[in-house]
Amino acid sequence: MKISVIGCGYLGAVHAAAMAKLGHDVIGVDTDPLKVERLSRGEAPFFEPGLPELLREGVASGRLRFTTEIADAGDARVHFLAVGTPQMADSDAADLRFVDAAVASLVPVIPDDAVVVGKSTVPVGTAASIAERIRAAGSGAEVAWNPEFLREGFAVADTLTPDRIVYGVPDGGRAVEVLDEVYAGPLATGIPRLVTDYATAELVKTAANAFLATKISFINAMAEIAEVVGADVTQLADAIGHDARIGRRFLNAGIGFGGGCLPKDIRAFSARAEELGRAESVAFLREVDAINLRRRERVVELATQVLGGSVYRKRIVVLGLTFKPDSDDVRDSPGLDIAARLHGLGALVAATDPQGIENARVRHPQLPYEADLDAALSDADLVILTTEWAEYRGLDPEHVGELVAGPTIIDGRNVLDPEAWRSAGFEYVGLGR
Ligand SMILES: NC(=O)C1=CN([C@@H]2O[C@H](COP(=O)(O)OP(=O)(O)OC[C@H]3O[C@@H](n4cnc5c(N)ncnc54)[C@H](O)[C@@H]3O)[C@@H](O)[C@H]2O)C=CC1
Ligand SMILES: O=C(O)[C@H]1O[C@H](OP(=O)(O)OP(=O)(O)OC[C@H]2O[C@@H](n3ccc(=O)[nH]c3=O)[C@H](O)[C@@H]2O)[C@H](O)[C@@H](O)[C@@H]1O
Repeated sequence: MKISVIGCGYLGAVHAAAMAKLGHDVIGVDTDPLKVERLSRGEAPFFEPGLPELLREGVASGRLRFTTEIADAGDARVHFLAVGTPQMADSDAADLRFVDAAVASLVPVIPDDAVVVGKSTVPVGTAASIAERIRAAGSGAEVAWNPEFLREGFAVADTLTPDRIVYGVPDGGRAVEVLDEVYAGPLATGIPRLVTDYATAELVKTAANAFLATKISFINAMAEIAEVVGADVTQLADAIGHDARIGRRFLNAGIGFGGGCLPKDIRAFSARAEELGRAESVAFLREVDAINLRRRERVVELATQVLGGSVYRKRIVVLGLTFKPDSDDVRDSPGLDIAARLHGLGALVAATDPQGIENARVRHPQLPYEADLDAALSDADLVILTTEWAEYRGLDPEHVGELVAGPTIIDGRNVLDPEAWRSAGFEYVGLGR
C-alpha cells in the first residue's frame, strides 16, 4: 500500500522505515531539509539501535523515500501524522501547532478516499476536531487515531511487534479495513487489536503514559521514605514486584523520568482535564510531576552533603546526559538538568555521554563536555551516574579509583553494586538504598 508519514522525528522516521519493512511503499515528509537529506541517503538523523539498518534496507529497496514537499505524498492512501506535540512555552498544555500545520498542508493534496491516521500524542478531542476541519474543507478523507507506544532505544522492535494496536475510528467508516491491511504483518502474529472511538483511543495513550509516570513516582516516593528510615528501595521494589498484580517493571527508583513524552504528556493531561472541568480527577499527576522533579534536587543536595557543604569549585563528573540509555535524546533529561544545576552552583562539571553530547551542547552550551570517559573521570572529586548506559554499569571501581581525586559515587539509577564500590574504597551513595 502507498503510505505517507508526516513528521520524521524519533517516532516518524522509525514508523516510515518499519512500514517499508512490512512491504509498503512509503514516503516520509518532513519540513526539516537536513533531516530529509540524511534520511534519503538511508542515514538515521538520531541514535536508535537497529534504525540505520532498516533505513538502508528500505531506501535501497526503493520502497522508502523522503521529501520536504507534502504534494509528493498526495497519491498515498494512508497518511500517518507523526509531528511533535511539545509542551507550550507558557503553559502545561500541548502545543498543537505542528499537527494543525500538517493537516492544513495535507488536506488540499489528498483525494476523498484517503485515510489520515494520527499517531502523535494529542489531548482528547483532537481527532474529532481534525475530522470536523477536514469535512469543513470539503474533503471526504477519513480520520483515524492510532496511538503509538514505542520506547526510544527499542523503537524498531516496538513498532514491528507492539504489545497491542489501537484504532480510534468513526462509526461505519473504512479506516478499520485500511489499517488492517497496513498492519497485516504484525496482526498475523496474533498481536491484540482494539477498535475504539476517537476519544477512547486518545485517552488510552494518555492514560498509559500517566500510569507509567505514576509507577515511577510511586517508587521514588518510597525512596524518599526509605532514605529517612535507612530502608532499601531496591529490595522493596523486588519484594512488591513479585506480586504479579504490581509487577517489577518500571519500579526502578532513581533520578526519575524525563524525555520528550512522559513529563509533557502528564502535564498536558492535567491541562486538558482542567479544560474539561475535571482537574480533580487527575490532580495526583501534579504530585507525580513534583515527586519526579524533587529527585533531581535531591541529587544536588546529596552532592553538596558528600562534598562537605558546597559544590563550589569541586570537580564533578556527570555520567549520562540522555534521558535514558540507547538514545541520543536529551529532551527534559534529568542527568543534563542535574549537570546544569551543579554548574550553576559553581561546580567544575565534566559532562559526558556516549551519544548525547552533541544534543546536550545545543541545549546547554555553557556546560563543559568531555567525550572521553577516562579524561572526564580524571581528578574528579565526585562521580554521579545519571544514565545507566552499559559502559557506566560495567565500570571497574578499581580503575575509576585510580583516576579520581575523591572516591565518592552517587548512583542516580541504583544500578551499581554498592559492595563492589565500597570494597574499592569508594563512598557509595544510592537513592533510597
Ligand atoms: N519519541 C517517542 O518515543 C514517541 C513519541 N510519540 C509522540 O509522537 C509525536 C512525535 O514525537 P517525536 O517523534 O519524538 O518528535 P520529534 O520532534 O522528534 O519529530 C517531529 C518531526 O516533525 C517534523 N515536523 C514538524 N512540523 C511538520 C510539518 N508541518 N510537516 C512535516 N513535518 C513536520 C519536525 O521537523 C520533526 O522532524 C509526539 O506527539 C510524541 O508525543 C509517541 C510515542 C513515542
Ligand atoms: O509516549 C512516548 O513517547 C513513550 O514514552 C515512554 O517511552 P520513553 O520515553 O522512550 O522511555 P521509557 O522507557 O518509558 O523511560 C522514560 C523515563 O523514565 C525513566 N524510568 C523508567 C523506568 C523506571 O523504572 N524508572 C525510571 O526512572 C527512564 O530513565 C526515562 O527517563 C513510554 O514507555 C512509551 O510506551 C511511550 O510510547
